[in-house]
Amino acid sequence: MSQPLLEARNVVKRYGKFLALSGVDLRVQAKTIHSVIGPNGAGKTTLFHTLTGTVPLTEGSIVFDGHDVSRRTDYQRVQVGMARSFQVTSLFPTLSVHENLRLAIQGTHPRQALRLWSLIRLAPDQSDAIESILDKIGLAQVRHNLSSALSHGQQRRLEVGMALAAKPKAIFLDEPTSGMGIDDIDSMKKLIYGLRNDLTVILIEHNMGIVMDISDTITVMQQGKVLVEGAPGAIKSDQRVRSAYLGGMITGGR
Ligand SMILES: Nc1ncnc2c1ncn2[C@@H]1O[C@H](COP(=O)(O)OP(=O)(O)OP(=O)(O)O)[C@@H](O)[C@H]1O
Repeated sequence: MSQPLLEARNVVKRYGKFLALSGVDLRVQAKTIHSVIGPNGAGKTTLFHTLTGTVPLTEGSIVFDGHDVSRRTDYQRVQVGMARSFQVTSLFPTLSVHENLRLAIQGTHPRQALRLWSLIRLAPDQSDAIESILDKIGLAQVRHNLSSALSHGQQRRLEVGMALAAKPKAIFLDEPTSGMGIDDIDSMKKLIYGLRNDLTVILIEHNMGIVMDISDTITVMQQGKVLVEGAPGAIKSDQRVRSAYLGGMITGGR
């Protein structure tokens, strides 16, 4: 197997005396969709937090694209190509879809970032990048609408677009379909699947239909550890996963 884009070794995270992650190993191959699933409290979000630098590691190492990022800040990890989808609350509600993306793109350029509120003139390649993101996230038609006027599903796609502005090599999506209706879920699923052409997706998702349909690899977590990892077919038929763990939750599939 080729060198992974992301390799986490023996990741331990303690919150005081509580051991949230007890030695997690994770290898994510480039240009794949790698999902992390497991019951509530298994440690999925904590794992994401440690990978993206939102919380510091207690022990272990994380190498991304050849860089040891174990002790780097979240911002430094963005600079080497790790992006995390923002929460809805980080959209600028009084700005349009286009202006939100414009600010996200300016924010990735040190000199322009200092003038974040001035919406300065963009270089042609930056304008092209906005158009490409608008197409990808399916919001070209509503580019002039205020982000606060978008549906929940559209706002979540815009969050993904904001993360794409940094031209990441990998994007971390934590429950991107939560709270969505069926149409929005389908749009998000198509968007995530399409991202795989250009970058690597690391996904936490409770909707098993989506996970089974679009993942290349699935890591199943339980009580702060990796229980099993494999392709969707293998995970679906894994007895440990089925009976001891997910029970009837696995219903989707290609
Ligand atoms: N800041 C914190 N302080 C103390 N304990 C925490 C903290 N954050 C998470 N935990 C605990 O760590 C464990 C793992 O939580 P985490 O949110 O990572 O699980 P999860 O698999 O993402 O769950 P869910 O599917 O419900 O989002 C839980 O028992 C949680 O209560």
